[in-house]
Amino acid sequence: MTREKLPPSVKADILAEALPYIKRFHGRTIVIKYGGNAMTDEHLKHCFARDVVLLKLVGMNPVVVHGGGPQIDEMLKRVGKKGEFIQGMRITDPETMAVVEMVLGGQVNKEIVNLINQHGGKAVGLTGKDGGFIRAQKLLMPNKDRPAELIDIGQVGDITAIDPSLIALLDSGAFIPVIAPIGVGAEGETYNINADVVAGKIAEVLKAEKLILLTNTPGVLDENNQLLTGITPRDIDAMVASGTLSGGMLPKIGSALDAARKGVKSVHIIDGRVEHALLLEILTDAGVGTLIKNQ
Ligand SMILES: Nc1ncnc2c1ncn2[C@@H]1O[C@H](COP(=O)(O)OP(=O)(O)O)[C@@H](O)[C@H]1O
Ligand SMILES: CC(=O)N[C@@H](CCC(=O)OP(=O)(O)O)C(=O)O
Repeated sequence: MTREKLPPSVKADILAEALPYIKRFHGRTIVIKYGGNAMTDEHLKHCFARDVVLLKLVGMNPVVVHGGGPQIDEMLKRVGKKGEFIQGMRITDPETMAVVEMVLGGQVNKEIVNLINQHGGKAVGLTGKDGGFIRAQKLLMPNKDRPAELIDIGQVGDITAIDPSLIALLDSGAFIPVIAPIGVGAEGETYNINADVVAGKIAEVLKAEKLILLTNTPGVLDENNQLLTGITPRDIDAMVASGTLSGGMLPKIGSALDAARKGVKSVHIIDGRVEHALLLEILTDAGVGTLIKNQ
């Protein structure tokens, strides 16, 4: 049944269902990771922007952290380069870093800011270089097969500190921070950081009520491609060992679990291809996607 055909009493019920959630989350911080894979459809992008504006207008503090992996790949292709990943992390040589900064800090960030503002919000775009608020150092990744061996994958950053004061300042006003996952090192060098990792850390330092990771799957899927509505650290270990969890889902699940363990009250991986997935998750009784449990 389309929304237009719903009887008025049903529409009123749906609106009334939102009230306890609006009360519960009033003044609370909700960190939303908008994955590059979830931002492919024009209509869905507008739905996302409207949802974020609605959350702000009913008194919550949404903070958007975005990715842009597929958009970076597209630009790399145009300059004759191919994106390469190790365990979900992009190998980032200096030329790739320049493309990453241009696509994330420029194109993708400004598009999201513009969309939110078109729908009546006051979005402000930032990278971790602004106010030096995301500090990082070079990430050395343990080799999956020989953990004692560390792999150098170029200018990929490991977060050393996040200063929450800039975001808190924006949040305390009418502004909606929109953050590109780029960090700055002690010598002013630029780092490419996985957006799920940035979102998880920001949720932790802001003591967020919720962390919602919007992606292009219904949530975490088991070996038969069935949606898992909840997942524990033990399930995660088993799924990583069996290879059921792989690629971009590895940093995602790792940072989701970290955030849940470090005090973020609820952490969800949900399907960004579903219209108004954010509103369904935050303002209704309907459970969508996968809830990451901390034990
Ligand atoms: N067990 C799993 N359940 C769901 N997705 C998985 C799983 N293992 C690997 N993936 C992959 O992880 C991808 C999501 O991560 P990623 O491509 O980094 O998306 P995003 O751009 O949203 O961060 C999915 O599209 C899927 O291909
Ligand atoms: C180090 C690393 O892998 N950085 C990511 C940053 C963007 C990102 O995380 O985008 P998604 O959320 O769309 O995957 C990259 O270069 O693709």
